Amino acid sequence: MDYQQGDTIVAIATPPGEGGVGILRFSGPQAPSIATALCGRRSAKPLTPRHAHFRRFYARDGSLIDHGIVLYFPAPNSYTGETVVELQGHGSPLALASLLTEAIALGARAARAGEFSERAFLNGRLDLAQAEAVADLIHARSDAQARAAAASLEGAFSQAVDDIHGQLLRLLALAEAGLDFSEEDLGDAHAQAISDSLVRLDAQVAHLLKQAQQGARLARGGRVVLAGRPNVGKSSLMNALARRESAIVTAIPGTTRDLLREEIILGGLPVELVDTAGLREATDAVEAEGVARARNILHSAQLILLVADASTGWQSEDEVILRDLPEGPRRIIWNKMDLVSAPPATPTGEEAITLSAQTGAGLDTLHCSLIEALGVQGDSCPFSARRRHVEALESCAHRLGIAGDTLRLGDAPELVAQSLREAAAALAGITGHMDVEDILGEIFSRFCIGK
Ligand SMILES: Nc1nc2c(c(=O)[nH]1)N(C=O)[C@@H](CNc1ccc(C(=O)N[C@@H](CCC(=O)O)C(=O)O)cc1)CN2
Ligand SMILES: Nc1nc2c(ncn2[C@@H]2O[C@H](COP(=O)(O)OP(=O)(O)OP(=O)(O)O)[C@@H](O)[C@H]2O)c(=O)[nH]1
Repeated sequence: MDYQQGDTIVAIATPPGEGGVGILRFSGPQAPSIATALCGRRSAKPLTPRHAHFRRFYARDGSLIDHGIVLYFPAPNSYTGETVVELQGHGSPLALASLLTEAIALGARAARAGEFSERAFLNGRLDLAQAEAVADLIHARSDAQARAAAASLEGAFSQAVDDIHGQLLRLLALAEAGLDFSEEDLGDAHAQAISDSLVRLDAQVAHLLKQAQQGARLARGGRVVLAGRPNVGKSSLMNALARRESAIVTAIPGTTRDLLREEIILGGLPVELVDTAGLREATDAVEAEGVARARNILHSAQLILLVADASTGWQSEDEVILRDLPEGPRRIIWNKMDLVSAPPATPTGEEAITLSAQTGAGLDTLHCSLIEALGVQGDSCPFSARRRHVEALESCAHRLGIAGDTLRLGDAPELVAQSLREAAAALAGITGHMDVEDILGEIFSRFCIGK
């Protein structure tokens, strides 16, 4: 099923700014005529599909804008599934802006954000999970994130979903068939077959859910917040952690003055380290705002590191900070262990890690502990996912559970079918593959000819 939207969209496909090459991309039925018009009357030669053509690009007044390569992808063999044409000129923001203006004057419409990928989805070139993976690949901040997103874009996640979806539809057909025959006693063998399939599917969904949770954690990245009183060595610890991760120390711009942020890569997972220097008794309105922000960020942390000074031991200020921490995973970090021979007493019930930010001793242990606490080893994720996908899989698992319970009660076969239908719909939401027609097809394909 292939369709072209009525209008032809255009956008600068390369990032803003100066670069070697800049691309103006069209999608829609008018793409070849508009692009050919931009190439001037003299070279109105037709474009050969999937060939590189050297062309000059002109404004309507005949002035030369740039020259470059033109590519023509006739529908449906293109990224969007529509006719696509690209003008690949120089990476000059001004030349590209002129080309865009001319293209719009010639009848193209400026594309909305994501519209090329949206059209690719509507034309069945990408499913929803793949379209989401395009965005995740573009926004990846670690190699592991990028690799996982590329695998999802290639269909690794979608295939697993579709596979289970297909099995579910076959099971549904079986359950629906049972409804027709409920008078005759097709009975036990039939119920047993459904029950066996359900057990298998349960396990497969549980496995996929686990992988999707990992993939979603990887795609989201982590946030570790450092708390602690002044001078315990929070900045030193930030630097020590950041320096271990070779080039990936980037101060994230736009940071509020009171919070210090750095991004590090831990086991393939991008982790934002936040130093809450402001977590103290507020003396004025500005500091009060700083403390409020620190508290907010603490609430959004996957892990809080309460840094304490081993050379002074546990102080009442440490206790106040600990008491005020929100619920959630946390570790006490005994820093400056190089100054003492044994770790001081840790408050009961707290997990502590000992290290020296200055000498680097103990940082490996912290490293491992962080990866474990964040719950994902990025390099072992087979694909990227999102919270939306995780929720859909959870809903699917829940519906399968209900189907199993209902089956065991044995009194409402139509409710088993209903739960299976809902489980299938939840999966279909992940890929956007609509399930109604599939179910009909699956059911009717099993009918006798002539019925
Ligand atoms: N210049 C350029 N590079 C780009 C893109 C683009 O739009 N332009 N892409 C945009 O994001 C990505 C590539 N996406 C594409 C996806 C499908 C087809 C395509 O022509 N598909 C045909 C043929 C497939 C084949 O030969 O195997 C098809 O599916 O029928 C092209 C680009 C990344 N690189
Ligand atoms: N001996 C020793 N000194 C350390 C260690 N870590 C930090 N220091 C020293 O402790 C002092 C405070 O370190 P910072 O990293 O600035 O501490 P902070 O917690 O960020 O302090 P504020 O920015 O005031 O919140 C500095 O003089 C560091 O050199 C360590 O592991 N061993």
